[in-house]
Amino acid sequence: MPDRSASGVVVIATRNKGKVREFAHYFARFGKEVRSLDDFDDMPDIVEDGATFAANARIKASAIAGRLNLPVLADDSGLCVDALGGDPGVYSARYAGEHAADAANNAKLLRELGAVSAAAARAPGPPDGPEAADAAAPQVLSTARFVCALALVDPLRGDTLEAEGTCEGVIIAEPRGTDGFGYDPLFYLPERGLTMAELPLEEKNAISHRAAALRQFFERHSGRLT
Ligand SMILES: O=c1nc[nH]c2c1ncn2[C@H]1C[C@H](O)[C@@H](COP(=O)(O)OP(=O)(O)OP(=O)(O)O)O1
Ligand SMILES: [Mg+2]
Repeated sequence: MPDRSASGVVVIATRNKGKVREFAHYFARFGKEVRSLDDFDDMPDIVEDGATFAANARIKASAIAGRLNLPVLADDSGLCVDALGGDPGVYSARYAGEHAADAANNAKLLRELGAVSAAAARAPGPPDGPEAADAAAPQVLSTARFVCALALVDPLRGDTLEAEGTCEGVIIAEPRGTDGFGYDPLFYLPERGLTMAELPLEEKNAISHRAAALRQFFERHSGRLT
């Protein structure tokens, strides 16, 4: 039976341009384009007051699926830092305050972890000794993981499909890299020797929490969304 919800477009209940870029790259391999909340007029502001990533993903997907009467995918994600007891967790986007910029959230994360400013830690010292050491072996502040919960609410079929993925890494004392978004410059992958913000989009999309969640989604719900 043909999938009534099949189309060349995946609607994602997000306003995060970094997520949109990653999903667009990911779904392009299936010949699908993504649309985000910025592509529709009069989309509601969504209150993400769930206690878990999964609950927030369901809240976002069902708010928009109900409005558009179309299948809608949502991603709720964040960073869980072991030295902070799992914080900022579901509060990742508003860690430094409602609508906080990525830079403010990153600065707060380093403050909470008691990071000493790089300049202070380096001086005095030989001009390029510590800098060279920096690139090779960054100062690690904590183990951490990114978590991504996905929910697809499909009003045409009347069901909700879910998946979750994680990506393990460590938080380092100094940001590195300019790709990606959010906490990527502070999230270091020891086995790669790079931060998430130093990885090309293609590689981030192969190893990230979002990629892991998408993989689980397609394992569990084969044929839906593609
Ligand atoms: O791959 C990632 N690389 C770096 N940081 C990330 C990533 N994935 C989530 N994060 C951080 C960004 C934000 O601080 C929070 C997500 O919060 P979250 O509410 O899911 O997204 P959001 O408010 O930016 O957009 P929206 O709710 O419209 O989808 O976790
Ligand atoms: Mg949000």
